[in-house]
Amino acid sequence: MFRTIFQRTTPVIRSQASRWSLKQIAPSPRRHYTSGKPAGSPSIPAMLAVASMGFAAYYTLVKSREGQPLPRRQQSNQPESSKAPQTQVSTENELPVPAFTTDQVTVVFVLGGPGAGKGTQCDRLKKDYDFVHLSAGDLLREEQNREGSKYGELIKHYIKEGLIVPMEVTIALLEQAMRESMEKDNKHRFLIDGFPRKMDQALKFEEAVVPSKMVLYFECPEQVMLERLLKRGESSGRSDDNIDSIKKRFRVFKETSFPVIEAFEKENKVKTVSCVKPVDEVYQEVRVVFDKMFEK
Ligand SMILES: Nc1ncnc2c1ncn2[C@@H]1O[C@H](COP(=O)(O)OP(=O)(O)OP(=O)(O)O)[C@@H](O)[C@H]1O
Ligand SMILES: O=c1ccn([C@@H]2O[C@H](COP(=O)(O)O)[C@@H](O)[C@H]2O)c(=O)[nH]1
Repeated sequence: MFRTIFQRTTPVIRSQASRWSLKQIAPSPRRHYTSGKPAGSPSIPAMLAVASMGFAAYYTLVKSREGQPLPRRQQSNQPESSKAPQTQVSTENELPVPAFTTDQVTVVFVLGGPGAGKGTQCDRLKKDYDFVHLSAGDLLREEQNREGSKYGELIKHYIKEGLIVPMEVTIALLEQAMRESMEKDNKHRFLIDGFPRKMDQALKFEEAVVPSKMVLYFECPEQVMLERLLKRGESSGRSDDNIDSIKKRFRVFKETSFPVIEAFEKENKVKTVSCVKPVDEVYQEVRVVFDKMFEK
């Protein structure tokens, strides 16, 4: 796991999560950042506000799990469909335990630069291989637009500036969406699209939610992605499909997100597929990877 590569962060004593929602998160402080700041340079008060909101979010998550049974860490050969939630006895001195085991759920991280075609390929994969497609960006946009969200303004700013939203918010949304799919639809396989984008997110997700099984990386030259995004921007209505935001997103991908893929590569978890060819041809290559790894 990432622990071999990254320094462990402060351990969190965990127990099996109950359903929870961002609505439960304590009220956030006033918006402190200013739209006049140069891109990528939030003010110190803004950063403090974000840090405290992140802490509040994560604290709520941890509190919501207190007193509930922990999942097991052990693996089994049971098929995913027959995996019932498990209980485990734990002591306070144990290492943090993820919310789910790799027996209970299968997670594939789908990574690649902005506009590479991750969402397009996930749409196909989910039908053919019975995965749930969770786009971190879509979940954030949904939360941004949710009436009463304490995070709406913050998310809006980060997305427009191509910056990475504090991980506590994104991880909470992902875990909540996974839990809903498991409980409502009995789904256990997840394509997590566009996440993790930062080392700390990768470490925290694997430690707190579940270790990933595989990383599907879509390789694509910047020029191709630029053309795709500008074209998509003609109709997407996305605040970040414009040349200024795209440049910022490319920079963040290169400097912050690509190292995550390199780190997963050291664990031999990455399958790379070029996304340059037409959609159908790219998908044929993706299928080769999935046919080897997963039953349909
Ligand atoms: N192989 C392809 N050839 C040509 N166009 C493509 C291909 N794959 C995707 N596209 C188009 O490129 C645009 C970006 O694709 P998509 O939204 O799937 O990318 P993404 O990686 O999910 O982007 P983002 O990270 O911004 O969410 C879309 O308009 C899509 O229709
Ligand atoms: O884990 C994540 C994923 C996304 N974001 C923010 O959302 C936008 C758009 O993401 P797409 O994957 O292109 O839909 C991204 O630029 C980030 O600002 C995030 O913060 N964390």
